Amino acid sequence: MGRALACLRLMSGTVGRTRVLVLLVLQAGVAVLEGAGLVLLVPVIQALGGGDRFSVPGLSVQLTLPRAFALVIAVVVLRGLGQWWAAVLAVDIRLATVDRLRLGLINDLYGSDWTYLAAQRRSEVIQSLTTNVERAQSAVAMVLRIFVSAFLIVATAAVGVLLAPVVGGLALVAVVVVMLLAARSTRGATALGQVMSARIAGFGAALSDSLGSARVMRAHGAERAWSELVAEEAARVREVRSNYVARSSMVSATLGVVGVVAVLGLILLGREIGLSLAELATLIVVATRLLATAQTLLISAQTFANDVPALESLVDFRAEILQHPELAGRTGAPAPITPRVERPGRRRAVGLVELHGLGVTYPGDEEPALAGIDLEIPNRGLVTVTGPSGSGKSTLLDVILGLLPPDEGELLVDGEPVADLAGWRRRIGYVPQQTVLVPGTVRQNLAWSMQPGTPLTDDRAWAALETAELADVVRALPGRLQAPLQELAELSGGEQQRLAIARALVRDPELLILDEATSALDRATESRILARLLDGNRAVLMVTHRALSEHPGTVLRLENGLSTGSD
Ligand SMILES: Nc1ncnc2c1ncn2[C@@H]1O[C@H](COP(=O)(O)OP(=O)(O)OP(=O)(O)O)[C@@H](O)[C@H]1O
Repeated sequence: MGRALACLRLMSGTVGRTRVLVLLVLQAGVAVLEGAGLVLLVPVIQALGGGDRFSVPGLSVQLTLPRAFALVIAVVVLRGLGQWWAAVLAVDIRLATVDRLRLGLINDLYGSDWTYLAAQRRSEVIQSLTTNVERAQSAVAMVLRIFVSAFLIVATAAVGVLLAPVVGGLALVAVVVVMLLAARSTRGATALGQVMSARIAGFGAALSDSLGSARVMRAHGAERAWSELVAEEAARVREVRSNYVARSSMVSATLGVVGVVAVLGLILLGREIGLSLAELATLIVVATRLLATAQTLLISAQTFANDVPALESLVDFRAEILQHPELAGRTGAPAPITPRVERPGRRRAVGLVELHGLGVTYPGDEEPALAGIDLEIPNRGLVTVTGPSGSGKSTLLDVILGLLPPDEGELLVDGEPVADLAGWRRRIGYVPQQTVLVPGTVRQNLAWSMQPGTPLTDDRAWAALETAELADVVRALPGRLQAPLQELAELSGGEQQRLAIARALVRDPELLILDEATSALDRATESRILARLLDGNRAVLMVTHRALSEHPGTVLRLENGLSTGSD
């Protein structure tokens, strides 16, 4: 019950209390009309035996046949309209609640602290935002259905009481007792739902990890090993699913048997106390309705209990994300792009970026990943960072990108600490070693990194492609800038890297960061592209394992997080 109310509060908080209230009132109204329809069965059944005046339980008036029928039709039409409106509103509330929860969660995740974001297992997040969302929607739908059923039970039982207070009252007590007993079974359904969430996540993660490593899988002939792993995870999901179905079907079948016995008992009781045939027939309809509604309520409660862990895990995930906001300088609203101007009042002639005594130690690590690093990146020209694997190159880039706050020392931009990280990042173009292509055209793949609200002109796109030496490749594609790039398969590794460089260039960055971003290029192509990039319009910071003797600039050598010299 607590969970159902929490779910209702979540809906109210997302789509507004008024809409939820309107829905509940509407559903209560439909239940009342349902009850009225049942009461009107009495004169209708009486009409079977002839006569022209019929009584309605609870009303002192006698109805003629046309009036009784007109009343029945009016009630049925009103009920139908109410049901239609309630159904539309319910779907709207259900979809909006879960969708806003999901989109809010994604938004918060994108804006979360880098270390937290980077530590997320991609496949699990995707799984959580797909399967869990579906189950969360089901939980919300079931909560609404529970309320509908509860209203219907009250309305139907009220009709029973109206017809024969003792019999109707007994029927209501019987339903309440059965429901209370059945409520115990929902606890087991919640526990199974939690297990199911974990197992579905495991299955999704195995599938997504296997597809993510398809090349290695094929190269190593590991298809069988992966299929076995995926099949194992699928079997674990199957096991918990069939457990749940066996359990919930048993509860519902038991209720069916108990219900039929109770209906037969009520009929005997009705006969004993001398109810008329019409009243007795209506009582049977009332009792079977009560039984059917109680069964619907029970199944809804079971499904809700089973699916609600998915909703709770989304809510918990969002709460956890909100505990990891990106700290320094992140502003909600996009900050204005800092214009590229020389500031007259600077303390001294400074470079674009300065690192002074920079130190970073990852949580849980004893040794620092970086210590005592000094570096200046001028407004124009090349800075190269080299060093063996694990020497701290990526950590250094993360600090410059404002992803990791330094534990020691400082990062200055234009001679000042960075107050607005989002604004600083707008001045950077970043090219990672692994290119990420989005499904779409060449143009869409370039425009992806443009500042929001800035359209990508053809001239800018072609200029970036020329600099990255990819213009000829794109010209040869059918549709040129409009050519679709479904998957990475259409472009070679080196072409993908060049597309990623062009993508960073369309931003017109002041600082272009290349993180081993030319590793798939031959030396001559790499050198030519670098010469174009160093055209005096920007600073280039490059992490590389190769010496770039033909391009002058600063070189920072790292080893075990320490600078072993720069020249
Ligand atoms: N998220 C992290 N948590 C804990 N330790 C980390 C984390 N990321 C990196 N490290 C550690 O920090 C050190 C520097 O790693 P970093 O990735 O910066 O090196 P790198 O020079 O970029 O290596 P490579 O050339 O292999 O990419 C390594 O010892 C690494 O194990």
